[in-house]
Amino acid sequence: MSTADIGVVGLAVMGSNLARNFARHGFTVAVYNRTHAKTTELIEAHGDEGDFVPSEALEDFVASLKRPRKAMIMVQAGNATDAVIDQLAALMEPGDMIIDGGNAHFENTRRREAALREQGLHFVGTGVSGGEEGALLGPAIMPGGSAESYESLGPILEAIAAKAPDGTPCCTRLGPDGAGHFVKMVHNGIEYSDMQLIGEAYDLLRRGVGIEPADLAKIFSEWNAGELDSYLIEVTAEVLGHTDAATGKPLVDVIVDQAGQKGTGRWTVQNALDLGVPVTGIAEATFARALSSGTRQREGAVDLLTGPTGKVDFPADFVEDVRQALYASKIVAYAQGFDQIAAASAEYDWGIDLGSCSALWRAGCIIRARFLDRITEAWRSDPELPTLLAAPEFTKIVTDAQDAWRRVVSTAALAGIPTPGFSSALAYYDGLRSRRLPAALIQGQRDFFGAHTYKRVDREGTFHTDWSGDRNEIEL
Ligand SMILES: NC(=O)C1=CN([C@@H]2O[C@H](COP(=O)(O)OP(=O)(O)OC[C@H]3O[C@@H](n4cnc5c(N)ncnc54)[C@H](OP(=O)(O)O)[C@@H]3O)[C@@H](O)[C@H]2O)C=CC1
Ligand SMILES: O=C(CO)[C@H](O)[C@H](O)COP(=O)(O)O
Repeated sequence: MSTADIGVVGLAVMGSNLARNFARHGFTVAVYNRTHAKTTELIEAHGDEGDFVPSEALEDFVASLKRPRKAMIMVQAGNATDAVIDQLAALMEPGDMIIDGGNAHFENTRRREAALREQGLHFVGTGVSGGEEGALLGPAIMPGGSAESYESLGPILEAIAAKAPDGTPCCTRLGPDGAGHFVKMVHNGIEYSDMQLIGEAYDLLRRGVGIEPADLAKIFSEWNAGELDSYLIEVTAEVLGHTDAATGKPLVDVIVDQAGQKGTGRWTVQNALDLGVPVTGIAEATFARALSSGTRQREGAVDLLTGPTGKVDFPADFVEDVRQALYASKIVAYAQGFDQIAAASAEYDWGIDLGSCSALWRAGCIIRARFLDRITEAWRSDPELPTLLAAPEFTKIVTDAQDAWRRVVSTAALAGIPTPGFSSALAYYDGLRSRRLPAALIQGQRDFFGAHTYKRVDREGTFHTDWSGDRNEIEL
């Protein structure tokens, strides 16, 4: 009998916890995993949490779903996702929907949505953030797909989503086809940037000032009680305060310093290059992970490239300087991420509302932070802001922070401690506020070697100087 309100395919950490979350909210949940043992484990361990309908065969799983059928897949991105979609689509009927909650590339989501639409099926590409715990207790959910699919799917997703401080579910339909996965991708890009900035703050205070991890844990906890209040600062305090049981050392000292990445940060930067949006914080964070893992280059250079090793006279109250630099740089990272979402929304005609986007990041997701309330207000009071930094409140924060920010970046350079995140954020700020940029010279160079032409500041038109001839200017 078809009794299930929704089904979950893929019962690893994310899928099993999402299935439990649906069940705990009173939905009857069909569950299926390629390796059946995982389905059995879920039911044995948590079957009493709600109404589950386990199936060993995908045909039975599909048959157990109420029409229109809703099957959420939580499997590895890429080929595995395509394989599961093909299997499900072959068993479904027009009007049914497949929801991909994995970290898919938005271009794949666009392709899959178009193909399934031809078959009369709805395909909803959905970002899900919050990790293992969020999936169980309330993730932030970023669905794309048709408005029609959201009519019946939306209430189910909103029921299991995290709730913002004002009670609003952290789940909003963001736009058609790839809009949801795009927003999740940029969310992860901001996550990379935020983590890099926190890492730089740690490095300056540990290697530079010499504060031990246990004391740094207290500093990050104090920061978490103020305007920097966020999940990633909270997690940082937890990690820094943790002692390795085997050695008695701070855990951070026994973890290999090579950062991994599964690809969403790289996707964000690749797309930003295509759209021509400067997401310098995300790019620097992604490259910093790559540098950390570039063992051949690091090993080959570490004893050859000399310079300061972190010890200089640090300014008085440097901890507060670092806090302010972190806050200002973090605001720049979010501003750049929103620019990228706005550019993609225009490019793909998605109509993404930046206020809704920031509102749904307020709880459940990895980049949740207290200041997202103010970002949401900023976009809602003026959706046409040219940049988040132009919102009066954020203009004030970054301009007020700049003395501390400049002390941090210059001190870091003198101390030989790399701060690509802080430095690039400050350079972006200075770039935006410069009335004249050296781009004028670049245009002159381009015209010199490639007759690429330039515009003039004093009159309309397109111009070329005859560099190889009489050097007279020609209007084209
Ligand atoms: N882990 C996290 O914190 C987060 C993960 N995500 C995304 O959610 C998705 C699920 O993540 P996670 O729970 O970590 O699981 P994994 O990414 O580790 O994927 C494992 C699941 O995929 C299934 N699978 C793999 N290949 C196939 C295939 N060819 N056919 C059918 N099933 C297949 C596995 O089945 P089997 O047991 O048979 O091998 C298993 O259920 C991923 O896209 C991930 O990027 C999103 C947010 C956070
Ligand atoms: O999606 C997530 C959170 O929102 C994951 O935590 C993300 O996949 C982690 O990315 P990476 O492994 O590249 O650091």
